[in-house]
Amino acid sequence: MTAARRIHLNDTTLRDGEQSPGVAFSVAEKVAIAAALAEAGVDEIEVGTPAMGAAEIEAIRAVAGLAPPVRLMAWCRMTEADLRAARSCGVPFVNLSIPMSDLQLSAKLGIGREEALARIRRMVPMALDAGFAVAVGGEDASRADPDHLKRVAETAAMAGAFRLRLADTVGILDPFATARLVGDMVAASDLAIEFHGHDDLGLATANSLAAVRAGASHVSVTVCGLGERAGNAALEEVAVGVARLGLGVSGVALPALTGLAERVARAARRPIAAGKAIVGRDVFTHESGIHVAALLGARETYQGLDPALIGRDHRFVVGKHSGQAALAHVLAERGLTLDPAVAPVLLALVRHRAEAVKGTVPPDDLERLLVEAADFLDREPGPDARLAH
Ligand SMILES: CC(=O)SCCNC(=O)CCNC(=O)[C@H](O)C(C)(C)COP(=O)(O)OP(=O)(O)OC[C@H]1O[C@@H](n2cnc3c(N)ncnc32)[C@H](O)[C@@H]1OP(=O)(O)O
Ligand SMILES: O=C(O)CCC(=O)C(=O)O
Repeated sequence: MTAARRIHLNDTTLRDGEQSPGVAFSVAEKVAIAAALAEAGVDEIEVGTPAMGAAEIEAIRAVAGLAPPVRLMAWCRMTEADLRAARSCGVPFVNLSIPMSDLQLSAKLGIGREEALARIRRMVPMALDAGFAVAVGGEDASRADPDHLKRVAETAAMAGAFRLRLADTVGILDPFATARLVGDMVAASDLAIEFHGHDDLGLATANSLAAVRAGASHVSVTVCGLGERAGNAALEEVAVGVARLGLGVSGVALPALTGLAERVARAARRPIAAGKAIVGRDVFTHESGIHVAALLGARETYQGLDPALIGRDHRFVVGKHSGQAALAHVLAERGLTLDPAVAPVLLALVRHRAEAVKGTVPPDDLERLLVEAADFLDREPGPDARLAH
């Protein structure tokens, strides 16, 4: 039997995640998030950007002081000044970033491809001499010439880097294009390849999983997909996707994901949407009558992802779309029996109530409506067809 493929997640909640507009973690929050990430089993944490100055360096040092059992990495531009700043952070890994596209090389740095390669040749050994393990961050790789990317990989490997990150910085890839890009680079280079996706088209997770299928050994993620603009690939989606799709083993304890998401959401002041995949409040909650009736008999009928995998369970609520089976189930849980003659009247009352409150009908209210429905039938035996339908 062959061992499952190991997929390494680089969590950049504390770096790219914090680049979300208005998000600013305190040192205590950074330390607590890092501890929770380590506890959950991510392999790497990109802790911050030393070039931001003393306070950021202190925060990175505080995280390093935890000595969590994960690789801690600082994000740097590929410059001597950034590298100097990283030296006082106490982390063993640096990601030295340099644009890959001609557009960014020329518009941001005023240099061409040859100078970019020369910087890699100069800076990677300098960082190695400073005692770091070095990854090269290929910013805007998705808009770069593939031939240049291959020269970058070759140059980075020769210079002693252990990995090349391919960043879809502006979030323009789809899964097919991602698989081509990553597959070509994996075939062309012995360097480990990391994919770093952005969610501008809502495709960051899909692209990251396509990258894994195409051979990427590492994926950048953030909790809840926090990050620049529309964000990054969400840790919880990629970790569960890797497991559910049988792509490999990420090492992440899936039941830890909900608590982690809640912690980061609080610190970021960004509430989790009820329908957010994996960690949203309602993603295992069912209201529709047809679904609930089937689920009560056999969970597989409407279950693509077993909630037990992430330490959750199905929840049934009563609302506008409920059917009689759901009502009977909720009432039975309270020791009440739903008389088949009363059921259509109760259903009509439930729909009316759900529309009026624009929400669900809690069990206490359902019990009250049951009494109303029974009273109605007592007053008018033979249910009113208009009410019942
Ligand atoms: C796609 C990404 O997520 S990249 C990461 C983005 N992260 C951040 O920006 C982190 C937060 N940033 C900051 O705190 C600040 O921008 C700092 C401290 C990094 C730099 O601040 P400043 O010195 O005031 O520069 P400023 O932000 O105005 O401009 C960015 C500079 O970085 C340069 N730069 C950008 N990428 C690179 C690179 N890979 N290598 C070298 N220089 C780079 C730009 O050319 C620009 O240089 P200039 O000041 O000579 O014009
Ligand atoms: O160069 C890198 O390390 C990637 C930076 C980044 O966050 C991005 O390009 O989206």
